[in-house]
Amino acid sequence: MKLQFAIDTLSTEKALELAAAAAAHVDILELGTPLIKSEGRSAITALKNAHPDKVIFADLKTMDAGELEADLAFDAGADLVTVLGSADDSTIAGAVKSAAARGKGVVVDLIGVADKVARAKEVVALGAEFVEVHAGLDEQAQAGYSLDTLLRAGEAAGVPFSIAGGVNLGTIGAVRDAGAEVAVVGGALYGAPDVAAAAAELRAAIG
Ligand SMILES: O=C(CO)[C@H](O)[C@H](O)COP(=O)(O)O
Repeated sequence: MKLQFAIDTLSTEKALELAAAAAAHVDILELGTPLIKSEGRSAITALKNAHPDKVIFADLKTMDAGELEADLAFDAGADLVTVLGSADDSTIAGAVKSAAARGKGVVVDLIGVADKVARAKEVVALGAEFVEVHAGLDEQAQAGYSLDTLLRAGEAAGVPFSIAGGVNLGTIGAVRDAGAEVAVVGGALYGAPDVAAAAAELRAAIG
C-alpha cells in the first residue's frame, strides 16, 4: 500500500518544508485544496521541482470544466488530480481526456457521495485510476464519525481505492487490511511534533 501525505497548509514555503521532512517515507505528495486556492498553480510546480521522483497529487476537487482544470494542473507538474464524484460524468470524462493525453491520472473523490459503492464503479468505468473514499474535515468533526464506514465502502466497491478521513497510526493498519491501494494522511502528519518521525512510524506500520 502506498502512503500519501495530504499537505493541508496555506503557504508554498510551509508545504515545501513539510514535504522535505516526510519525503523519504511517503510515495505521494498531495497539495491540499486550501494550498492550491491560496497559492495557485505555482505551488504545484514548486513541489514537483523539489520532488521530481514523487507522485505529485493536486487535490483540485474539480466540479466543472474537468478538462480545463486538469490541463492547468498537469501542465504545472501534477501527476494526479482529483475530480469530485458528484460532478457530471462529462466533467470526469474531460479530466480523463486531459490525463490520457499526458500519461497522467485522475482520482475521483467520493466526498459527499451517498452511494459510494455504485459511484465508484461508474467513475472507474469512465477512466478514473482509482477512487478516494473520503470523509472530509467537516464530516470528521461530526459526532459519531467512524473510519469503518469508509473501509466497508472501499471493500465493497470492487475497484482500486484510497482512504482519506483522519487516518493515523492507530488506524492505518485497518486501511491496509481493507485492501486500499493508498492511505491518505493529512493532520496526523502535518500536525505531528516531528513530521519525519511520524512519517517513518506510519511507513513502518504498513510495511
Ligand atoms: O482532502 C482533505 C479534506 O477535504 C484532506 O486532505 C484529507 O481528508 C486528508 O486529511 P486528514 O488525514 O486530516 O483527514
